[in-house]
Amino acid sequence: MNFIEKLTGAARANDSWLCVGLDPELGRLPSGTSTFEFCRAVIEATQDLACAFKPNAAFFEALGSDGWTILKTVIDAVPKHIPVILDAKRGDIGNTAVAYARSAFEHLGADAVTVNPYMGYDSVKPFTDYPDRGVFVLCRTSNPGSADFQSLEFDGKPLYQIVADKVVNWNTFGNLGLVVGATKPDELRTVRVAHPELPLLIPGVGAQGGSLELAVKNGVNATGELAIINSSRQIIYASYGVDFAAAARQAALNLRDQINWYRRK
Ligand SMILES: O=C(O)c1cc(=O)[nH]c(=O)n1[C@@H]1O[C@H](COP(=O)(O)O)[C@@H](O)[C@H]1O
Repeated sequence: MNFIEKLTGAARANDSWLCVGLDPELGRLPSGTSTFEFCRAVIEATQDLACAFKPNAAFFEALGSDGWTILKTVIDAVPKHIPVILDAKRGDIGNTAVAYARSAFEHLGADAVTVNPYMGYDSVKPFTDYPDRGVFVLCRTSNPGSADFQSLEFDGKPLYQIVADKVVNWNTFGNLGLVVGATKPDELRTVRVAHPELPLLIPGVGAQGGSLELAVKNGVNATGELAIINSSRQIIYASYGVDFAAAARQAALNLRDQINWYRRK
């Protein structure tokens, strides 16, 4: 089973296009709860409500020498039928990219990874060479500074659209997707219209203020699918108390149902 089949299978089984982001910040965890316990509890509480989990490597690397081991145990705690998108935003010269891909897919066992296209095709290809894994290329990111480069125009076309077009050319195994922030709903619509077949990873709702309604309506394909709506802090920090897992479940349930409401409207 390849990544798209696994993603679609989980989304249909859970009737959900919600991706639960795992961004554990030490200072925000309930006292006495370890990073692994925190993530495992969130995974257990939301696994029937998510189409994917997205651990962001930064928060595990920041733990120091144990961080990578903890990241692997968190990935292992995700039920096997739900895909894990490792958010690592990789991008480097060929042999380094080969090592990054091996780390993400063979060591950590992630089903997909986020990559930065700035260094071009040879920096992305080592990831796409794993035909059963997914690769999400940054296209139009959610942060305020994304306009610095991504909206610069070349022959009348903004860079983010050129990236999206390139990704189609690079998509030999059909395992590529794009990252487009929910804070950029117009660009999201443009990308979806131009590329109806690609999965889109859409972060930026909740803490970053992107409109959920526009993220869903502008992000879904013709069948109301392939828009992976990520939310991290809104779910995992719904409560700072001992009830954090139950609160995360409630937040995920609300989001999942709202996403479905807009998908079907
Ligand atoms: O690649 C990403 O996932 C990503 C791309 C982007 O444009 N914006 C963005 O916020 N992200 C990630 O998505 C998550 C968003 O977290 P929340 O804002 O807490 O929902 C973080 O892990 C970000 O690193």
